[in-house]
Amino acid sequence: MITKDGVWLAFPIGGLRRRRSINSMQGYHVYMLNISTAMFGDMWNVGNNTSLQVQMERPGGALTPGIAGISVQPMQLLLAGMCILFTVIRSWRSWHSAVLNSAAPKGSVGWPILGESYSFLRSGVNDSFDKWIAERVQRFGSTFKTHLFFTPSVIVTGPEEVQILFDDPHKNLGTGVPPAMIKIFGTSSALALNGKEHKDMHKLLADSLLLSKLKQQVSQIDRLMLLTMSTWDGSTVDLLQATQDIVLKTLTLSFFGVLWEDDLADRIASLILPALAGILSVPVYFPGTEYYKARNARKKLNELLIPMIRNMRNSPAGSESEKFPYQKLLEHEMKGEKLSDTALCDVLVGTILSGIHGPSNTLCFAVKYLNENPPMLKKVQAEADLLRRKKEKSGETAFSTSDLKDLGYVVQVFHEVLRITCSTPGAIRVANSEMNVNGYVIPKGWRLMTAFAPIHLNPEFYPNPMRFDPDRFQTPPNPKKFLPFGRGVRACVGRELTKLMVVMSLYHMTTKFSWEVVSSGGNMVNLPIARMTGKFELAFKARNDQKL
Ligand code: HEM
Repeated sequence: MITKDGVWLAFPIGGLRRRRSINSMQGYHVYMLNISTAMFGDMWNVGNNTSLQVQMERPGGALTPGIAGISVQPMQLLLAGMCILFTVIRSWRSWHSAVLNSAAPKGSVGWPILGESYSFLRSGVNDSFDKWIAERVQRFGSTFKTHLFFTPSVIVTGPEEVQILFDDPHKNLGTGVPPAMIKIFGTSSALALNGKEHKDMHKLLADSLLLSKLKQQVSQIDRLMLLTMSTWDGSTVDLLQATQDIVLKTLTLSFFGVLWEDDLADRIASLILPALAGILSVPVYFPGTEYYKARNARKKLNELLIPMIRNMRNSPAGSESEKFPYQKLLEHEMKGEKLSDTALCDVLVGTILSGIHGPSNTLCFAVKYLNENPPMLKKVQAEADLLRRKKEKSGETAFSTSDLKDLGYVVQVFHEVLRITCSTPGAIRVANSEMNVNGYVIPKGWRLMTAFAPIHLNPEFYPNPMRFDPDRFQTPPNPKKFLPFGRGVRACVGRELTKLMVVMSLYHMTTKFSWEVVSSGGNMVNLPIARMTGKFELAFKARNDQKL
């Protein structure tokens, strides 16, 4: 397929097996390769597209038959041909250099040009990403080379090497987020920045999202959750959708101070969700595709939020402790200048987009694992009830951050879910200059990647690793062996907020309801984030001793 963003090839994954999946196209998993931009991550699982058939209409003219039944003009075909040739040559050369490079770690670079991309992606769909990694670790050691999405890559799995990726001691690692995604996150979002600009922005975001700084928003988040849950009694609820809504409104509230009662929250949601869908879709910038809709939604978000940001600049901020994160961002300077309105919009939207999937999927997996382990669910209920009674006695109603201390077992469940699902499968960087890892030379331009599975599912660190066992975390996790939020200079800025949202949701769900599973969520996929492929629906019933 020829699009504004390049030339694309489509191919099905999973041996054309039919799967019940939100990420299927007519029942099959389909992946697209942008062979002209040849960037890692320009390849994604197709989202909810029902059809990828496109037509390119020649202005005022008839349509010319093209590749795979798609109509294109001869000039476009010629350009496409040149792009393909260029990409093939480039990929062949990078693949060949990876084969010959004896200073790089051992490994398999797979097929000429395509490398190991197909088996890598297939493992993500088949919930066997950990096995894909484990096989190679066994053959080549904890640091191995591969060739993915037209780029030579080195995957590091040992704790020491992973640390190099996270700490970037020589300051030569750049963001690995693919350009097509950066167009949605925004070029000034934390995920897209590098060097000092990134360091400053990261610190600012991380500081403003600490729970200690979000105290005034916690009671609002609590009210929002209760309001949403008050409609659940007697209904069947799509848990992912419901929690995504709560998370989205929480993030909007935490950043902008926008209350969910305000219809602005709904307007923001109606644009953020398509933008998010685009991040998980194939980046084909062509009318009708998820990616195209996402880019449009992103433009509209700018139109909606930039005037708001301008107003904020003119409104006086409260005291230091009352400031919302955006007020601190307004004062933030980069290269001696205040951030532009567009850059601010990128930072806010980029952070909200980064934060929607993780907490909602983690909550769904937590409920799923607890359902499968009734004694653990009972333990969670007992702990939550104890806290509820304590709060009733003291006349305190709203949830507060100090309540987390009384929910130790629920926090253990939260940690165990993050470990066993490997919520985010890993992290990616680009070597901006030649570097040395574990005695191997990684050339400039190669990707350095890590996967969390070899650490989170390592029996030496976690005996019987595939067993869901929250008691492993009776003592707090060892930060070198527990990496769901990454570490170091690019560590997740939303980890405390995630913990609050997931633990608070479990508290309210268990103290107020009993439930039965109506649909079980289907299979699990690992890439680009761990999630269920089907609907996870629960029928809720209010507990007799509770009024909603
Ligand atoms: C279960 C929930 C979450 C998980 C597992 C998760 C995981 C991660 C990981 C592994 C990274 C680091 C990636 C790397 O090293 O390249 C990251 C970065 C990031 N996360 Fe999260 N995250 C979660 C929730 C959130 C939330 C709620 C927010 C928003 C408030 C958020 C915002 C971000 C941002 C902005 C970055 C980029 C930080 C930077 O590059 O400086 N995340 N996340």
